[in-house]
Amino acid sequence: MTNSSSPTGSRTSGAIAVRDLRCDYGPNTFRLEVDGFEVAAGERVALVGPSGCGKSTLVQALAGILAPRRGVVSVDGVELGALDERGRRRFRLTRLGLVFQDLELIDYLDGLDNVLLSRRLAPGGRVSNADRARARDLAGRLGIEHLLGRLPAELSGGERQRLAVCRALATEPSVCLADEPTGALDRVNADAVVDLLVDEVARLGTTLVMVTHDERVLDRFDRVVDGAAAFRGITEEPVR
Ligand SMILES: Nc1ncnc2c1ncn2[C@@H]1O[C@H](COP(=O)(O)OP(=O)(O)OP(=O)(O)O)[C@@H](O)[C@H]1O
Repeated sequence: MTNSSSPTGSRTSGAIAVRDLRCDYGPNTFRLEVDGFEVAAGERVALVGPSGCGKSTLVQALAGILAPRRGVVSVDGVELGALDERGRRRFRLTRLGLVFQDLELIDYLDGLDNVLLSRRLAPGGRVSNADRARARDLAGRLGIEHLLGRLPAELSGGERQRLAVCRALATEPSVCLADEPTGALDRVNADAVVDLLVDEVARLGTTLVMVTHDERVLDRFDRVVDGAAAFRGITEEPVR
């Protein structure tokens, strides 16, 4: 399967377009302002910038998890503001591959079931032998295939991070959003993760936005966007 077809059979674009975005975490908190941010279908973008500038906040908005106060967020041809919570959840499960900093692995599922989670939770969610084989193949490429029978609590931080990367790619998503997917990894494993992400998105035509502080990997991307220049992050201290 490539990203040219959605679960409903219509073509999907993989493109990302953000216009006039304003989002925050509540009154007197950090506010992110993005006048425009575009990623072409199949493009690989590294999102860099100083800690706290709003990279993760933007990724949360692109995933439809943080609802904007204002503006348009269109991902894979879908305007997220037009979907209700259920629709956004379905959209995430069927079209997106996500790696968040807090990984969000399910503690009572073993590694294999965590990798297959999006497939299982998606509408009609059946896991095929081909899905299992793909999950094992991805895990093998990150050196964790032998750990798929373990619970997340029985894995190291780096092993859990690699598991989360496998999960993001398991459904062959149209768009992959990866927030510091190599943050807990040594150089060799970090390179393996970037190799896997870049190879898989190239093969599938998947759009990739990856937040990273690792300058060594930037030449693997089509474009590097510096959040400090591309958008404004404003912290409003509460009045005491
Ligand atoms: N849930 C939250 N509630 C309130 N403020 C938050 C929340 N999450 C993040 N922030 C604040 O929003 C700002 C931007 O955070 P964000 O995580 O987007 O930055 P970042 O560029 O990804 O940083 P890093 O490189 O350190 O991961 C920070 O000042 C942070 O403290």
